[in-house]
This record gives sequence, C-alpha cells and structure tokens, in this order.
Amino acid sequence: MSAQILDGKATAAAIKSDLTARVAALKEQGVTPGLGTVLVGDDPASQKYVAGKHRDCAQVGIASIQRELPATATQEEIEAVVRELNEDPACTGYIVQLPLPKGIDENRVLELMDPAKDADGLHPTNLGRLVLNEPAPLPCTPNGVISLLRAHGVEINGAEVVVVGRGVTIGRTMPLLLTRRSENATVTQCHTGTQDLSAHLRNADIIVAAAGVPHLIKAEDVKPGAAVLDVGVSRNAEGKILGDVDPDVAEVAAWISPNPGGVGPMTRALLLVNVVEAAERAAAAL
Ligand SMILES: Nc1nc2c(c(=O)[nH]1)N[C@@H](CN(C=O)c1ccc(C(=O)N[C@@H](CCC(=O)O)C(=O)O)cc1)CN2
Repeated sequence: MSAQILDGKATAAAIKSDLTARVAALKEQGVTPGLGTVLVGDDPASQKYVAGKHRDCAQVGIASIQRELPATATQEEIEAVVRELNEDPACTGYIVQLPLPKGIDENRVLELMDPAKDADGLHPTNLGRLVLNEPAPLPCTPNGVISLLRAHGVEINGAEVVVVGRGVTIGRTMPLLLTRRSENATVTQCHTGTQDLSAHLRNADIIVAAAGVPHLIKAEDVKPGAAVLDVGVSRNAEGKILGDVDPDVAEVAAWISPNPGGVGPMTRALLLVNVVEAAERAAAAL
C-alpha cells in the first residue's frame, strides 16, 4: 500500500482562486487589501518564504508592501517598522517573518503590532481570543493543516491526533484549533521532553510532525491507515528540505503530506485568507 498524497499545492491553488474573486469584489467597493511583510536578516529560507507570500499576493490581486532590515537591525529599528505599518492605511494586514535574529525580543515585537492588522494570528490578543473561542485571525500553519485534511476528506471529528513540537507557529497553536468543537479532535502534544514518543504515535489517527528533526517519524511508529502531516523543515548541505517524516511511512499511512508541496503552500494560502477576511471586515464597516 502507498499513501495518498495530501496535495498542498493543488489545495492552495483552489483557495487562491476563490480569493481572487473576493479581492476583485473588494476592489469594486474601493478596498484594496495590502499585505505587509517585515523580514529581518538574510536567512535564505525566510527570504524564500517571504518571496512566496508576495508571489501569491500578485496572483490574487493583493498589494504587496515589503520591509527588509539587515541582520544587525536593533530592537528599536524593528519596532519602528512595526509602528510604521500599524499607521499605513495601504497595509491592511502584515506579518513579521519569524524567527527574528538572536538577541531580538520576538514577543515584544509581536505585541507591538496592531492586532487588527495581525495577518498571522500570533498577536497575544488574537491568541487569547482563540483560547476564549472568540473570532480571531487563525495561525496560518495549523489552519493550513486543517484545511488540507478537510479538502481530502480526512475525518478530524473524534480523531486521536498527536502533534510533535511546541513552537509557537504550529506546535502550541495546532492543539487549540483541533480541540475546538468544530474540529472535535482529541490531541496529545509531544515534544523533546516526551518519554515514549513511539507509544503516543502508534495510537494516533493523525500525526502532525513539527519537530524539525529529520526523519524522526518512522514507519514502525505509525498506525496503519493514519494521516501523517510533515511540517518539519531541516536542510541538508545542499539546501534540500528534509522533513520530519521518514519516506518509508508512505507504505503504512493512508494519507501523507509531501514536504515540500504539502503544508508550506497551505500556510501561504491561509495567510492570504486572513488578509482578505480582515479587508472584508473593513469594507463591511465602511
Ligand atoms: N510570521 C511567521 N513566520 C513563520 C511562520 C509563520 O506562519 N508566520 N511559519 C514558518 C515558515 N513559513 C511561513 O512563513 C513558511 C514555511 C514554508 C513555506 C513554503 O511555501 N514551503 C514550500 C517550500 C519552500 C522551499 O523550497 O524552501 C513548500 O513546503 O512547498 C512557506 C511559509 C516559520 N516562520
């Protein structure tokens, strides 16, 4: 048996096609959505992700606002750019690309953002609203995982899900989305302190692997018929992506997301969803 592919590229393309029509409708009402990005430093992966976000914007008709700072930028210089985007009416939503260089207080930067312009759902107010079941922009990668599963008809309701990792962009936020009544999954969060990861994995209907450890998830750890989402990104010496999931898992799982081509394009598509939804709210208030 070989697993079916959770095709992030195709699913993201369908989402972007829907957004293109919604952006056109917004423009007819005089509202042009504009996504801002703040990129600090010269990490090639972050540069690639940000470039992809702006390529997507161009495809759907969202305006792009790009701010780049050198790796030597100070906390104050980064915060000045955040304040500028908070005030810029052309920027209807923006993100600060993470991680920020060592020595920068990431949480302080996120806290300074206008929560109404937070396109990532990572502002403390928006994370708090998510915890409280209040409407908020949703973190893009966990929302992308759920959209990818739904698009392929994978049952989430009642599923035992194991999330591996505890980073803010997915590990900590994925369980918050999955345990909403609308998803209704049971979630076990595993991390580097978990004593027996294999025991947890073997019980999972869905595995979301976001540890950043190459090929951590082995075929013998996966329940036959499970859905396995590979969100981890490590790179070999040539810069090729190594996911968290061993290629042999495809022989056991029923569903697997490729990496690249799985959750990455979904993260970008769900970012655009947040931007368009914020612009639609602004248009409704006109
Ligand atoms: N402010 C944020 N920073 C980061 C987030 C985030 O959601 N918000 N998540 C990750 C990186 N990320 C988003 O920015 C991201 C990761 C991957 C991709 C992507 O399109 N990947 C491609 C492969 C690209 C390549 O070849 O390297 C794929 O999977 O097909 C987009 C965005 C950390 N930072």
